Amino acid sequence: MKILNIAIQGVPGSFHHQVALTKFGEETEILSFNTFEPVAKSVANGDADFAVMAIENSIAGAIFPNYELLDRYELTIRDEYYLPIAHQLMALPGQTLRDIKEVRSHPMALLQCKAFFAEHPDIELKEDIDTAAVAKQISSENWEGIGAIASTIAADIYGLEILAKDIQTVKSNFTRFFILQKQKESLDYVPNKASIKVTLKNEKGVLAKLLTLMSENNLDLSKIQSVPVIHKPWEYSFFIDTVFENHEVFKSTMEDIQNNFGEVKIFGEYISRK
Ligand SMILES: O=C(O)C(=O)C[C@]1(C(=O)O)C=C[C@@H](O)C=C1
Repeated sequence: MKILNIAIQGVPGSFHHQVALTKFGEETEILSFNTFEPVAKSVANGDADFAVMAIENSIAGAIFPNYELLDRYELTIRDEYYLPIAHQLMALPGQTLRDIKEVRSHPMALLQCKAFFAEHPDIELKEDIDTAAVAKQISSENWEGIGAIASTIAADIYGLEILAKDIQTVKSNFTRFFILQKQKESLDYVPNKASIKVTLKNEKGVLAKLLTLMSENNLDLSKIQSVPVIHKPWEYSFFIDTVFENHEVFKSTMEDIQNNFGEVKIFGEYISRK
């Protein structure tokens, strides 16, 4: 059997790595990148069979640039995954919280731990590539005085000690990830959720009409987000997630929207995992 190449942002112990292992198992080739752009590119150019990409977090909100990447690289959403996220503050063994002058982590992780650091104003915060990469560097460079925010798995892999447990602002914290693919293959499942982009005609009341149509056709709106159209200042598209019972009704509603309200792009039809 062909070994799948899975593109992620991050190193072993990162949250993306955990999702990749859970969804695809150990028998895969993980292609690790420092940022999201080459992750999207590697799926688009065929180097990776799939990508795992975080899209939103229950505390910190949407990762806007990733919507733009899926759009620009014409990627298809095949699945979603909700990972519970617990952040641990960690450092070299023997260090105490008082020794820590600086903490580095992924910007989304720092946002999720804002309340903890508001209580520790002397600690300087710095954005870095990903949670586990900092843990790895502290360990390999033997950095004293610097802490990482990462998972318990990262602390184990890189031999760091946890100084403060579960420091995310809300204990129940989730990040939603997309599993992305290049081709729009025919579906071997019946989807009940879709992510779409609608660029509406600039007419009065058109958004209200769109929402009414969706509601009348039993398309439950689970998320709506306006995103700027970059080539047309002050115009916006709407990224919408919708959950439905009848796939045929979903498809005919999309045709209706396309014919009457504006342009529709379907990013993916998949099974809701919430
Ligand atoms: O830094 C990591 O470990 C990641 O996998 C990135 C990431 C993100 O992009 O949001 C994933 C989950 C958490 O929300 C924090 C960081």
